[in-house]
Amino acid sequence: MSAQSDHATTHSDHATTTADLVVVSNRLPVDRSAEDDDWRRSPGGLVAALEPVLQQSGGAWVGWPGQPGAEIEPFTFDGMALVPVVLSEEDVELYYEGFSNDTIWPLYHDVISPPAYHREWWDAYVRVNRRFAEAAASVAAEGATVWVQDYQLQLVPSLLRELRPDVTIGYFHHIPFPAYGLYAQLPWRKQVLSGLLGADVIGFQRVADAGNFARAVRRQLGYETKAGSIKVPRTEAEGGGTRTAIAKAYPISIDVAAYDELARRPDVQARAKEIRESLGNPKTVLFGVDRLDYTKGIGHRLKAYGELLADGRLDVEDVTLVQVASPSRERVAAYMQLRDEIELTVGRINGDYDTVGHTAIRYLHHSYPREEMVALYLAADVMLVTALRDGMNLVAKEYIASRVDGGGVLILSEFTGAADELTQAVRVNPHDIAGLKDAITAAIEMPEAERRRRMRALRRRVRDHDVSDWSRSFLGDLALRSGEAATS
Ligand SMILES: O=P(O)(O)OC[C@H]1O[C@H](O[C@H]2O[C@H](CO)[C@@H](O)[C@H](O)[C@H]2O)[C@H](O)[C@@H](O)[C@@H]1O
Ligand SMILES: O=c1ccn([C@@H]2O[C@H](COP(=O)(O)OP(=O)(O)O)[C@@H](O)[C@H]2O)c(=O)[nH]1
Repeated sequence: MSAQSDHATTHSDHATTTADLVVVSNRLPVDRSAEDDDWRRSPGGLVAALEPVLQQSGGAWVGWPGQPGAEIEPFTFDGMALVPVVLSEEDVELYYEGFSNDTIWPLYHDVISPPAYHREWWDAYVRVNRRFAEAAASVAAEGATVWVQDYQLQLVPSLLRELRPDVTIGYFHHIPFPAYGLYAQLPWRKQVLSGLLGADVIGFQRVADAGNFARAVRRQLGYETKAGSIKVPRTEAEGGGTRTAIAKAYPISIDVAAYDELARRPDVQARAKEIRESLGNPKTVLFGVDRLDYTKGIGHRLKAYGELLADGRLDVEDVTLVQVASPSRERVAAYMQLRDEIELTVGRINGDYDTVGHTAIRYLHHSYPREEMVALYLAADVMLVTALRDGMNLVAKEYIASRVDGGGVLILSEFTGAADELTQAVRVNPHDIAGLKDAITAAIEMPEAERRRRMRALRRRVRDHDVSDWSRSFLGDLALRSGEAATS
């Protein structure tokens, strides 16, 4: 088993004392299995990105263990001190499913689904953010660095600053920050901006996200912003005057070496071969893997593929689409509806085009461990990332890192953060179904020399900017802020 094990390797009841580096995120990086009650590393981009950072630094991670009402003592897992925060059934419903995933998530993803605004959800968001801030305050050593993650915890930076003015606070926003015209809808727009501005460094995926944030700060709070530096008034308790907060892009990445290593393993390569055989060895395997989320453009992808089969431009004897749709936020109505829509579409396409020996779409509503993901990446001739809006999209980078054979074509939506970096991918606007169909056929027919040239350039880019560069660069800027604050 690799260092990135999916199963608990160490589990003890030792409570954390204090740590010099504290990560705070909605979820802890582990889930408890219903079968054997054991902790396992959970899937998801955030976990994949942060786990190596904490393992290397020996810090603490504050978060929700994923079970409503669970009161769990701090424990260690794979070299990380984990500090669980309790969320009741009601907190999960109002703070997580409600405000985080039915207000902020759709609003920040360009209102692909309409955001719902409920004062009761906001009250729960404030209450739960305070609880996370208190947990972080209790575990942070004197002068520690606290790194808050993502949109579920936008108030934690200012709440933590009130509790612990001695700590340096970073915040990283994993999802897009919307254009001002959309952000302005939020009834609590001033409070959220003030919450974020409690941080010394506020990181975003794209330059455009940092720009949208600075504009919202200027328009809503009237603070001076210049090239990513924001003058934030200090409270009287802080000694008055202003301090500087930095808002800047730090595109997140993946642990490239771990994917490279897995992709070279003979058992993983054998599994890739087995996957292709189990599909009837089609000439072309198309692959999509996403959380079952309306931001991922799964429906647009299926429409384009279904039309290509209907037009006779693709033949089910030659091509199979493998679509992994991993379960996500299953109690939120928009996600339930999406599942029904996607599964109806898949059923129709398969009903129309399957033959006894070949399937049009192999649809899998599961979540797979990393080894299987890499085998799937290796088995896929064309990777489809057609998100309508996505903070980064780590799947795109993982596909590239896994293609140690230099093969494969990446089709990438221009509405992902990854598109800013991965310029040698086949870029698509997923709303343009005709364009998407052309891109799919162009990818299938792409001459080998061009495929290899593009993949070489993509691999160079991903290798040169891996997750350790991301965390080093963010934490480096945070250390600079901490030094400046000490001398100001
Ligand atoms: O915790 P869940 O509600 O089950 O959702 C899983 C995570 O999804 C989101 O991922 C984002 O972060 C990725 C890494 O930076 C990025 O590549 C992707 O584009 C984003 O959508 C979410 O932001 C996390 O907080 C969730 O834990
Ligand atoms: O069955 C699955 C599906 C996805 N993932 C992982 O989940 C993450 C998805 O991250 P991404 O940034 O693409 O999107 P997010 O789900 O965070 O919005 C990637 O690391 C995938 O490898 C996984 O481990 N198993």
